[in-house]
Amino acid sequence: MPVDLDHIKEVYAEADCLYDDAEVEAAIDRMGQAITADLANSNPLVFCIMNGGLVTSGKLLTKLNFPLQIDYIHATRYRNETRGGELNWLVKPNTEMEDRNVLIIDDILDEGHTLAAIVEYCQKAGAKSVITAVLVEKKHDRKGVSLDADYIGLQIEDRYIFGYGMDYKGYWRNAPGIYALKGH
Ligand SMILES: O=P(O)(O)OC[C@H]1O[C@H](OP(=O)(O)OP(=O)(O)O)[C@H](O)[C@@H]1O
Ligand SMILES: Nc1nc2[nH]cnc2c(=O)[nH]1
Repeated sequence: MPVDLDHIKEVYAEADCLYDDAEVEAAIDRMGQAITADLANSNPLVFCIMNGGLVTSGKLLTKLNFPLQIDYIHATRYRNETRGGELNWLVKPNTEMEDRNVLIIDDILDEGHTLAAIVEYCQKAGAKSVITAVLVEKKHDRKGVSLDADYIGLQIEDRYIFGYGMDYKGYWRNAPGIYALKGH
């Protein structure tokens, strides 16, 4: 179905800004400091979870000023929709993780299925430790699994959000703040 760009623009114009650019940057700074304090001597292998984790990973990685390696995983459960389904693995990890300290970076922990499946995959692949960092955690009682991220930038109310890597119908991952859809 063709995308109605007027609708896409209207969604952004009408959305509520929950956290502006400066607030998100400050949260990423705090995450960077905490991760540096804990992992600076652990030679971590860092996985960006595409697509949503792209912006958080890019910004956070420049704050991690110590030796580490980077790879990515591409898994999607929402497929540009506002409701999640089955987890679809598009690209599995390529770097050997046996005996490595693995750091997973994603944009959002919502129902938790995505992160839980990725953590389990890394554990089965022999990672020595699997540590998780998410920019936002959404608060609600619909968690599919009980999983807390080790590092959380911001808490978000139970609304569909976009910006900083998170999409609305594939758009606005580039929005410079965290926005909630009007009425959702
Ligand atoms: O906690 P959950 O309910 O499992 O949802 C969280 C996941 O949903 C989003 O990915 P999505 O499937 O939308 O793919 P995308 O990263 O390409 O947007 C987000 O990037 C997380 O990976
Ligand atoms: N863009 C976006 N992706 C999600 N994946 C899980 N929850 C959300 C959300 O609120 N917004």
